[in-house]
Amino acid sequence: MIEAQELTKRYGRTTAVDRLTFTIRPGHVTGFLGPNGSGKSTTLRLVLGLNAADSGRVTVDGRALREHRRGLRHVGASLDANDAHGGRSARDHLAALACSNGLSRRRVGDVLAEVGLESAARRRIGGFSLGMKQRLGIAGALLGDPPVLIFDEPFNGLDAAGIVWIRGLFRRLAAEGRTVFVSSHLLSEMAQLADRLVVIGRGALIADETVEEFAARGAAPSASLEDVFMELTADRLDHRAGDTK
Ligand SMILES: Nc1ncnc2c1ncn2[C@@H]1O[C@H](COP(=O)(O)OP(=O)(O)OP(=O)(O)O)[C@@H](O)[C@H]1O
Repeated sequence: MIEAQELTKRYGRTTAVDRLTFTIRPGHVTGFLGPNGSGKSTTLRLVLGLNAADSGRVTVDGRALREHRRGLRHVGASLDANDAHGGRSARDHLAALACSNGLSRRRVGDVLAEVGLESAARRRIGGFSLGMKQRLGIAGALLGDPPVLIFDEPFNGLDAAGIVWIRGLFRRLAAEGRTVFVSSHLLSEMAQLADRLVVIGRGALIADETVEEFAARGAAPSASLEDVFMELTADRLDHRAGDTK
């Protein structure tokens, strides 16, 4: 379970995350939606302890992440498909990750098979397509077999078969009782994948509810998830995207 309470992060005069309170439950896939620049990536970095909050608190299973000793055994994440060293092979990258986190190297073969990269295991990551890098990022997140999983825009670069695969994988991970928190701007994907949604605009909470509850907010009975999203975020479309990251 991930719980954020009044979480706030500022960059200069920009409030990237604004008193954000939400709960991400185990056994569900929770989609994290918001317009460009609304603070999704910043929030995920706060959850993972990669950035410090200015105020508020976020806990994973009751503790701040830095207080967890089990590291990748407790929380696995893939935030940026391009952050693996391009000169390494997929196998070496995962072996290094396993080694630096005190995990068995035997897991490397398991997760490569899980994400369908066995045949590319010895190839340099620099030559991978974006979809292959996404699969590698997911493999890294699964390495410690953790109960909590966090993915930032994992659908980017995946082809149709990859999207079907990832949907099945995330659903299975949730069915195993894990907490699965997935940011995306692909609303149609979320409609098919997620049980619950956390929606933000300009860093502030708009919704934390089931997909059905969110869909029912539409002004017209036949409103699609996209229609509801546009209605609710219309006055929170962010024009901060040009700010320096
Ligand atoms: N390191 C940083 N320094 C300064 N401003 C930042 C930094 N990181 C993020 N921001 C700003 O904080 C706001 C939220 O950015 P963030 O990347 O979290 O949004 P996002 O919802 O993930 O966006 P997108 O969907 O476009 O990836 C933006 O205005 C962004 O410019």
